[in-house]
Amino acid sequence: MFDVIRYAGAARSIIEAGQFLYERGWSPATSSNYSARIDDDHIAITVSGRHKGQLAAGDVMVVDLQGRPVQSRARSSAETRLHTVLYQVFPDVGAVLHTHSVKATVLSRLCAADQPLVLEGYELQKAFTGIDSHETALTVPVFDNTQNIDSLAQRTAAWFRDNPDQPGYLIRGHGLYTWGRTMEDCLRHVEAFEFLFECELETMRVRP
Ligand SMILES: CSC[C@@H](O)[C@@H](O)C(=O)COP(=O)(O)O
Ligand SMILES: [Zn+2]
Repeated sequence: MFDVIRYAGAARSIIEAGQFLYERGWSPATSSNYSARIDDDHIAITVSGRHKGQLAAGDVMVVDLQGRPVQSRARSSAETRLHTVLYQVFPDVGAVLHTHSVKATVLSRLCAADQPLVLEGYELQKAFTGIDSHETALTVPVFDNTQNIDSLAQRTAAWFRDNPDQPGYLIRGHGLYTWGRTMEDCLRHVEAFEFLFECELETMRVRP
């Protein structure tokens, strides 16, 4: 079982994240899903199909790290396994956010097949936990979109087991996944990615 007080804190962080991300335009309509760790075996995660700018307590539920609902009859996010594999691969991860911004969506469609997006030379890269220089290259893999979430979850888990220092990934034509030790870290990572995606798109526009 899980601690109810810890669940309440996790749910509150998810609801507040939804308000911020919706207001920034990075989680339109019912897109996106968010989670926060409760303990070694449980996470709080958004219920599938809910409007992320208007989340309330009933829109967040608990699943175990196999993605099975715990004390809930609701259906968790269709992309639950994309969250749970990250908590399994990274025991120190406390929050995972998936967003659907215009910039992440467009940039992911412009990336060549089988080529990661490499972010290098930007001072703002230091907003990511553990990065202390603009000279450190960030490699953001771009996975092809699919409705087979289990297979995508396995592919992302394998990639990040081999590349544990990279802070996120794109799904082509779909959106961004990123994570952090805390929800605050994770929100900062979303914001940093959005800035860097805009820089990349602007660079392509002026220097095609
Ligand atoms: C509104 S379409 C987006 C969904 O297909 C999905 O990608 C998504 O991000 C939200 O799914 P959900 O099941 O609500 O977590
Ligand atoms: Zn999505």
